[in-house]
Amino acid sequence: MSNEFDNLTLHTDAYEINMMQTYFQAGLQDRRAVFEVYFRKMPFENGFAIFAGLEKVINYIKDINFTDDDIEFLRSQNEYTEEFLEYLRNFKFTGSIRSLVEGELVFNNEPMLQVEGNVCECQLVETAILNIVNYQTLIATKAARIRMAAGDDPLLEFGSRRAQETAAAIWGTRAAYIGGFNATSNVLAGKNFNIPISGTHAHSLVELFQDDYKAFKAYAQSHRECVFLVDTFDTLKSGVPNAIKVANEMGDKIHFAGVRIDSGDMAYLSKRVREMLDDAGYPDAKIFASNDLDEKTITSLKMQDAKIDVWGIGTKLITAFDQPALGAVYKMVSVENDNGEMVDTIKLSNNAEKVSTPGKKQVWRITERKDGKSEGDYITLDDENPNDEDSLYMFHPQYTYINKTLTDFDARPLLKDIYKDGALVYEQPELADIKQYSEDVLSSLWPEYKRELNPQEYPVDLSTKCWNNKMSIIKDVHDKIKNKQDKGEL
Ligand SMILES: Nc1ncnc2c1ncn2[C@@H]1O[C@H](COP(=O)(O)OP(=O)(O)OP(=O)(O)O)[C@@H](O)[C@H]1O
Ligand SMILES: O=P(O)(O)OC[C@H]1O[C@H](OP(=O)(O)OP(=O)(O)O)[C@H](O)[C@@H]1O
Ligand SMILES: O=C(O)c1cccnc1
Repeated sequence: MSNEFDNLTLHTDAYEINMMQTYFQAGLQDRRAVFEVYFRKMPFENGFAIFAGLEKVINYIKDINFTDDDIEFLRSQNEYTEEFLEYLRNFKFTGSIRSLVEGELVFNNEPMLQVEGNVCECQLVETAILNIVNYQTLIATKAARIRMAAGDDPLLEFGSRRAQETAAAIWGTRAAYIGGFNATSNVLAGKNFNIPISGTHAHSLVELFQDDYKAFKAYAQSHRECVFLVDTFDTLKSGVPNAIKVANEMGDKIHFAGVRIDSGDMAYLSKRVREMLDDAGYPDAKIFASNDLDEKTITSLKMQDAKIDVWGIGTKLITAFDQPALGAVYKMVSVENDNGEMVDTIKLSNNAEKVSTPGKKQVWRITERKDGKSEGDYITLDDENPNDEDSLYMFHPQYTYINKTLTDFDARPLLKDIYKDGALVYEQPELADIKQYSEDVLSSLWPEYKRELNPQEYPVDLSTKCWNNKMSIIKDVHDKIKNKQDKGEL
């Protein structure tokens, strides 16, 4: 894709550039820092989320570059000094990024992406990274929920007309594919990402011919693969009989793949349509359904024994209708001090949920060797390796009396090197492999975490060292404030 907004360097909040200027003026622009991305609440109250967005993040980072136009625009704000603008002119991303791979399972309160570099570059990329990862992870997760409701039925992504603008349609489609969809109606997404494309026809075809028989016949004369939209003048009395009539007349000249129902009571209609197709000798013709569907309506329709084979899903998927934003945040966890040492940092809040976990970390997926199922995620400081331990003590970071000790386990590090010192060191897998990976990791999750309603909370624990580090930093901060208060400085 190429358009005037291709380069996303200025796709950042002004406050990031404002802070960069402050760091620059204070001579701190080369200070090292580590930031981590995580969300606090599971989207859709789901038991898991599916990470997506890395491909676009990689492209974005690669292209970071302030053009002459960009510099001119910033200059026109009368906010930035000439020295700082000159610094931006030569600016490149020189830092390191570690990230989950796309399709990976991710849970609340664990780092999904980590940026290490000088404070300026770390600060600049916050907005775009959150924008990309929040949206794509949300849609991949919504798609996975719909996939679970649909079982093995084909799922078609129909959302482009309702997506929040074009980039969301295209990248949302890719995320939906990772999360379990089989094809898309969006031709550009098909071309860009090699996603199978699929399409039936709209009511306008019937309106043009003013007659469903004539419309279906004309379509059949111009296409081999035929799915007729049968909720026309009357689904059971006109649409389906005319679809069958055309299929009979065309015989082997077409592949009568099925019919699509786009309104009415889909349970009742699909059962009657199934009988009509079977009676006419088309047991293999599929029934497609579309119209504001999502995981809830699919589950309900399945409970009603609806005879729907293929689901077309648009609005509620691509807009993440029931939760339109994922709240991943980007927090500094470590920074270089005046002595050139890295010190862990914390964001404190009166709201316990908002207190960050200090230190550069790694996330490990812990599986029991006997069944290969995930026992939980274990967050360590970067210099720890749970595989060096004979037994692993896992405890709930808030309710520490909830704990278990594992002896026969495997620990898999989830944050992979993507950029190292400005160089891309990660080769993105093919999209089909990402999709397959997502399906595989999901099958290693106990069903208790996968149910749509009130899933069990998946354990995301801190190592003892990481937990102690957090507690001692919280204590230090409190002690410092108390000291100042005692001295009357506050
Ligand atoms: N048997 C059913 N059980 C549960 N939900 C259903 C059933 N049949 C249809 N639905 C869903 O109910 C909602 C309303 O369907 P309806 O056909 O009345 O839609 P509509 O929006 O009024 O129609 P149109 O799109 O033609 O304006 C849709 O989301 C549809 O998918
Ligand atoms: O319902 P969604 O999940 O978003 O799926 C996409 C919808 O787009 C088309 O409808 P169209 O734009 O023609 O509108 P209409 O069906 O509401 O008339 C199609 O017939 C689906 O109903
Ligand atoms: O191909 C279809 O049937 C389709 C595509 C987009 C939106 N609604 C339906």
